[in-house]
Amino acid sequence: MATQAENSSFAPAGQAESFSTPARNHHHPSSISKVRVVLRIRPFLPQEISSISGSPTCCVSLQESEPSSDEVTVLLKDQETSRNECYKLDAFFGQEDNNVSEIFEREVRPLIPGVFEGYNATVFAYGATGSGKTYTMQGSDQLPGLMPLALSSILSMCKCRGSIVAISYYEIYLDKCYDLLEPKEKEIMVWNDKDGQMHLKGLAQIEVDSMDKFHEVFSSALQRRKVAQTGLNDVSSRSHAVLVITISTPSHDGFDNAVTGKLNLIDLAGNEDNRRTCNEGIRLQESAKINQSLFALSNVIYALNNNKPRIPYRESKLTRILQDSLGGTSRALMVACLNPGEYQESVHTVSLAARSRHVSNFVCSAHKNVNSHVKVDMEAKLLAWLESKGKTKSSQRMGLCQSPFPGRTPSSVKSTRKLNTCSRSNDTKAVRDQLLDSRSSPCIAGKNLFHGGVYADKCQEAQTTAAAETNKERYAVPACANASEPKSAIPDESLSREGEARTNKCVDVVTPSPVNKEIKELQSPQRKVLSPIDLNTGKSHFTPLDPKTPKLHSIADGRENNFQELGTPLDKFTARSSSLKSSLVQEYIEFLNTASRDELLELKGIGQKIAEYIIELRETSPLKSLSDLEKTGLSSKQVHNMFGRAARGVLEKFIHNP
Ligand SMILES: Nc1ncnc2c1ncn2[C@@H]1O[C@H](COP(=O)(O)OP(=O)(O)OP(=O)(O)O)[C@@H](O)[C@H]1O
Repeated sequence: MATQAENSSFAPAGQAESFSTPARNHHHPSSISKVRVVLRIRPFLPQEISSISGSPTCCVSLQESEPSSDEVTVLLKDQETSRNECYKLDAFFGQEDNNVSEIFEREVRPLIPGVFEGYNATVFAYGATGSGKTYTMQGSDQLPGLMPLALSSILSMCKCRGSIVAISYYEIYLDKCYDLLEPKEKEIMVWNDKDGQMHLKGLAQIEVDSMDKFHEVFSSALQRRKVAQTGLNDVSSRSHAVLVITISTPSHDGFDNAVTGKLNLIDLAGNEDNRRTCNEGIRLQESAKINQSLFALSNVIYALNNNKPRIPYRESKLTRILQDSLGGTSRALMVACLNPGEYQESVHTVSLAARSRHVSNFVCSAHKNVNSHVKVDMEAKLLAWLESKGKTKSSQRMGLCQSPFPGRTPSSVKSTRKLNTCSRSNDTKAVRDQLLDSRSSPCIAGKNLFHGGVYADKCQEAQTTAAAETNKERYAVPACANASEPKSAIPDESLSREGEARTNKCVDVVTPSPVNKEIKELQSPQRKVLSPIDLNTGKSHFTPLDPKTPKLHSIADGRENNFQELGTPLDKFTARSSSLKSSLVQEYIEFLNTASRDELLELKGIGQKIAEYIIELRETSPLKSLSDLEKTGLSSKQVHNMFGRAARGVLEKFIHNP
């Protein structure tokens, strides 16, 4: 067994010390550094079929596109809520039995000749836990995955070219690199030389000349990879595993001047929604690192595909190591893997994949322009809501909102946008007028969230509707949850986007004095029981599924519609507090979407790095919910903590400046 530093037979003179291939001066036949992003849907597993009555429906489908188009449009549809989203990607591989070999033929095989010519290439399987990444890369005994298929193809090409092939196999666990072929106690150090080439000090390389040899070496290395049972996958990978196939092809004077190229085949660890796992302790740490490094990878691909002057390779160990194999003259392919039964998870994977490819997602539903951006979707929802509900009051509220967050007030941005929205139709002219009126009307401005009569009622009505729509998903107890535990959970904001959009406009009015009163109450000893937000953790204690949750009546019912009917003062307070939380969440998101870098930094809980992440993220896809922040690699808990800190800062301000 040779190591990278010692072995020169695979890395000829001039490249002997370099595991990587030096950048070439000449141009690759197609020297565009774009990363292709393709989608692979795994079939339903037998247990998934038997656990569902009737045959399960796949949440992803391919939309018809122009025959000449070099991209595909996929539709993700949630069967239960009929929410849907469309994304554009480079190719789609459906649930067919052996879509892996098709991916190999169409996407991976074409990369191989370039590696023989000295260009690097990288293929990675990306997706949520249990979506079939390992299956795609390794395959099964009957159906080989991309790793054995690639090696087999390379070995057969070696025969006529006289090339030598060596493999290395390492994992990146908790942002540290470990050799899987020749385990060492210490991590493998990464360094780059003066020419910018990456080196993995001491990483083993083993020459392979047959598939038998490969299986022998590889199968024992596989056993060493860190896996764990997570509640979502029995054998869940906790690290990114990288198989490097290095090809050295002799030149006319033999191996002294051999041409070396390498193919990285990467089985990424799965991104995880920690609300669905039993993760805690080390599992939670792993998960946070995994999510962070996946976001860093997505940032690198995004920057490459958009010809950004700075490629953020240094944001994670993985991207740092891959620096010589992503971008420049290298070619890369991302295979985004999906579990056909998981809508929310699929949206997360595909949106990040599409973001990497830099194709903004767009919403296609009957009443919207297919090419419109998500923002338009939000406006359309607001407009529809305005039209269907009492225009006057709710629109007055919209015009009055005041952001509790510092710096430029996002609400002012929002108000302008909403005015434009309203002015689109004659039907909504009245709304616009009232909006304008309301701005100069102090008595209307005096109505507030908690004592606002019809306004508060509207708000509650919208919230009740939204909660009813999303309850099912939001409060689903994870498979691993203890049945005896109370069914309170952190509300999944992403699942309540529509609810937030509707709710948002009627919870904006926050006038200082009555709110102060409520805030003081929030800080009372009962707070832990009552408040929908735990001010320390940002987590919600609000439990709408609880039969004791106050029932709210709509104004349309003609019944008295305020908090008087809600039962005990405790019930009333709980219901009112939930409005405050919605309001703060919405304002927070608006703020994150519109604030400058410096303004972001003013907010408690946001540092330089997170501010940069947020700015990069919102460039392609404005944040719609708190859970969108998880795309930056933050865990759900970190996001809620971050929001909690900002909210606490705002509340403290109210308290100290009544
Ligand atoms: N094409 C397929 N045909 C049959 N079974 C499949 C297929 N793809 C995936 N599976 C099965 O789905 C399950 C999950 O797949 P796999 O372990 O590859 O997911 P993963 O994305 O690597 O998960 P993790 O990130 O947790 O490691 C496994 O039992 C695997 O055998």
